[in-house]
Amino acid sequence: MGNAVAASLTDPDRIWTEAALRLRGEIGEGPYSSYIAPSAVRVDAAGQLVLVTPTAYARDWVRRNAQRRINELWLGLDGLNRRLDVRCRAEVGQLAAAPQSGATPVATVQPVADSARAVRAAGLQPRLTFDSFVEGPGNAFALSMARQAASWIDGHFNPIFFCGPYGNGKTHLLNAIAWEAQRLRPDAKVVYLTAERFLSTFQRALQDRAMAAFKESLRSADMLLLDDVQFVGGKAATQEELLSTLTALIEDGARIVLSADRPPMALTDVEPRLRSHLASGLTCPIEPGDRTLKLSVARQRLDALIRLGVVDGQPADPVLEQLVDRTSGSMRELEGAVNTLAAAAGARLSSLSIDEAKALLGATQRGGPERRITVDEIQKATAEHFNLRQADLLSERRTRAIARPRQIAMYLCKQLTTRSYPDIGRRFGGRDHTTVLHGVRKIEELMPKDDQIAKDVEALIRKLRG
Ligand SMILES: Nc1ncnc2c1ncn2[C@@H]1O[C@H](COP(=O)(O)OP(=O)(O)OP(=O)(O)O)[C@@H](O)[C@H]1O
Repeated sequence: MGNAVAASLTDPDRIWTEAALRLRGEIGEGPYSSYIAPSAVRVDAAGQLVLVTPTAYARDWVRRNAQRRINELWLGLDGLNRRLDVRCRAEVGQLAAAPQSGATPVATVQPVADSARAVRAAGLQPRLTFDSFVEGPGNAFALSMARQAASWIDGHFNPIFFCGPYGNGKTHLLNAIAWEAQRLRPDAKVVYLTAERFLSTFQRALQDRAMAAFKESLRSADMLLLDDVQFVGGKAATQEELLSTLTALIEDGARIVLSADRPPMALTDVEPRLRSHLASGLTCPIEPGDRTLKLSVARQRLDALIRLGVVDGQPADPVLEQLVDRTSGSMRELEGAVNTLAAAAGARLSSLSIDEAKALLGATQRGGPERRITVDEIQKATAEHFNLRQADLLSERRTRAIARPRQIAMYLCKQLTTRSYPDIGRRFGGRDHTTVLHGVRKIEELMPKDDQIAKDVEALIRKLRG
């Protein structure tokens, strides 16, 4: 482990990344992903560094079980010997991201005093930039539209809506747009927030009678980026507020960028007027990464860890390939596996054999990676949902009562697994990949128009994800 490198660190974000990685190896995957991974280092109004946990429960857990060790790790790494407090999100409200040493990507990531600026910087992660986003066939269109949005050029679509299954780069792209847009126009007010934060801030503002300030903080934005819009589903007052915010901003010529786990018209819990507003610009799908993209993302993550001195170099190709092949789920799970291996192998990573890597991952992944949803499960669940037999979905029969559920099942396979079109075709009675493509497109086209299909798809996704 490169302690000499590590000891000279001054950027709180990097120190935390490294401390958290080491902690992960020590406390195990379960506590790490519940309490450590969702926590972040922020700076409060007095300039004090604070580890902000998502909940009071997580704060208490960290204080009881990990604070001493965190302090040890922190002090071992922080070249400036700063103290790190632990508080929960509710105690600190919205704090700015911790200031970086060296060059700061945008003006807003500085210690902040005024609340409007705090709103802007809250939640943005310095590492999520265009530079660190790896392009692949499934995200190339989204990436090019994201670059356009960030460039402020006139005449682009408004709003731009990024959609795709969880963990495949939506938040990354929204962060990248925010950083770049702010870099290009430092005076512009670029506001990034998640829909959950929108919801909770809105609800707090209602209680506090701080509504006017909240509205003002959003409505004076030149660019508003709202992540994970699906979370406003079912909340009528919040949706009403969001609709009027978006309308006001668009009328003022502000840019709107949104993301959700599905296309706008498939957000069936969202009130139709808001839904059609969300869909009125451009929708950019992001597809799950293929193997090549996953390998590049893994290599890139390792490069970052090499720069931090956490590992000594890249592992051999076959080691990384087997890690990618063994890790199901999204890029998020992949990054988790890379971090786990890096923390466990440390300075031995570059000389690790496949078997050693397997053993290290096996031991540290005892909590179990995310369950992989299989084509078979999708077929069974879909058949059951529509009162059919699985064999009907694989058969040649083309009656509507069978063909539509078959197309839904194909669509779900594309959404919930990383299988290619030809692969899915093979598993549906040896159909050609163009038939699968047609089926998937058909469902995408029908979902916005046909509430019943959207509901069926949603119910099946919920059931399959458990
Ligand atoms: N193309 C990519 N290049 C580099 N990193 C990526 C890419 N796609 C995803 N990642 C990384 O994978 C992780 C998960 O991505 P992200 O948080 O952006 O997913 P998401 O689609 O917003 O998920 P959710 O729907 O749960 O919010 C992040 O750490 C992100 O940096």
